[in-house]
Amino acid sequence: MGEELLKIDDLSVYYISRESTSKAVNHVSLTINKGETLGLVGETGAGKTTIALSILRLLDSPPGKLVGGTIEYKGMDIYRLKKREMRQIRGFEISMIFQDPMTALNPVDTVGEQITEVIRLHRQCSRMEARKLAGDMMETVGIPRERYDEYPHQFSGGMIQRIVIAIALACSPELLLADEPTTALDVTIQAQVLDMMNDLKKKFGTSVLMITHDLGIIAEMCDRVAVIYAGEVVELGDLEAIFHHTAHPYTKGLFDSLPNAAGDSKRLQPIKGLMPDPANLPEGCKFCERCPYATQECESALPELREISPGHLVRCHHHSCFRKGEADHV
Ligand SMILES: Nc1ncnc2c1ncn2[C@@H]1O[C@H](COP(=O)(O)OP(=O)(O)OP(=O)(O)O)[C@@H](O)[C@H]1O
Ligand code: NI
Repeated sequence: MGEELLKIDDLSVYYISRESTSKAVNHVSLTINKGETLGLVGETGAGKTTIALSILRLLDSPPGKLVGGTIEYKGMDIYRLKKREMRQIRGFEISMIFQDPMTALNPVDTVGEQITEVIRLHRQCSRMEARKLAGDMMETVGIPRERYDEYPHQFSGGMIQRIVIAIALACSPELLLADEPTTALDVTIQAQVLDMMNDLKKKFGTSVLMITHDLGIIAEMCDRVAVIYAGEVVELGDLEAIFHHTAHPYTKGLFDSLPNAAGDSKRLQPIKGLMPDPANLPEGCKFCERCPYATQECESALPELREISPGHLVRCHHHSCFRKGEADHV
């Protein structure tokens, strides 16, 4: 186990309006170690982005509200920091990449100038040096430095996302929150961007929180994975545990809904039903209604998140039921 960089403990976040209370994140505990990539996987509305925004204190508030738990970065309680200290952390220690790269850049400034500005904010160096570094960085991500004076709209989405990722990593943050960074890109570009992220991550030793609904991306990028369902962690473990010793029916459902390597699409079984409305969560197991293994107990009692082998945690009354047939999705 490496050194702990971020520690989320018992985090609960609600979106509160006059009409309803949406329980977006419920009692989530997670840690990210130095140099580690933790994946957050789950379907739309599971609470992944809310967790990332909470880390940066960027929740839309109101209606968003942290109603319980703590987030510690390097042992400091993020929610007890002064505004000024928080700005320092946001700019220099933790950065975030959003799904739509275009929103990260200013449309009326050249791409080169924007990279230069960021470099100058983070390093003591002259304008000339910063310009040169910006050109170097563009080349690192496969964009000729001759394009320094072009504007964002002159680049493709894939190029822009590469630039945004390069900027984010070149500030050498300790922690990068990557929220579906390649979803907006087509498949081949996606692979290029992920490769680049892996290279840069290794080079700078950056820890990453990788948010995605794509288990393929998880397999390629992550050391450990947290599977999120209706705002709860339902399974947590390293890649080996999650992929080869799958213990939660929802995780299994995610695998079954993927085309397998052999392209045998007959096995494709999307999980039936919908995630419960976070404004109206069931009392017991949140996955109960969609779960083929559910019993009376699941309806009435919320299972605890239990460690079933070192570092492998699962929230299910019946986790042992289908582990006999494990790894059949590989
Ligand atoms: N600003 C907001 N106001 C009210 N409800 C919100 C707000 N932002 C998110 N929610 C609700 O909180 C829940 C969790 O949303 P969140 O965006 O964190 O999920 P997600 O896992 O990131 O989903 P996606 O994969 O679609 O990005 C959802 O029910 C969503 O509708
Ligand atoms: Ni999201």
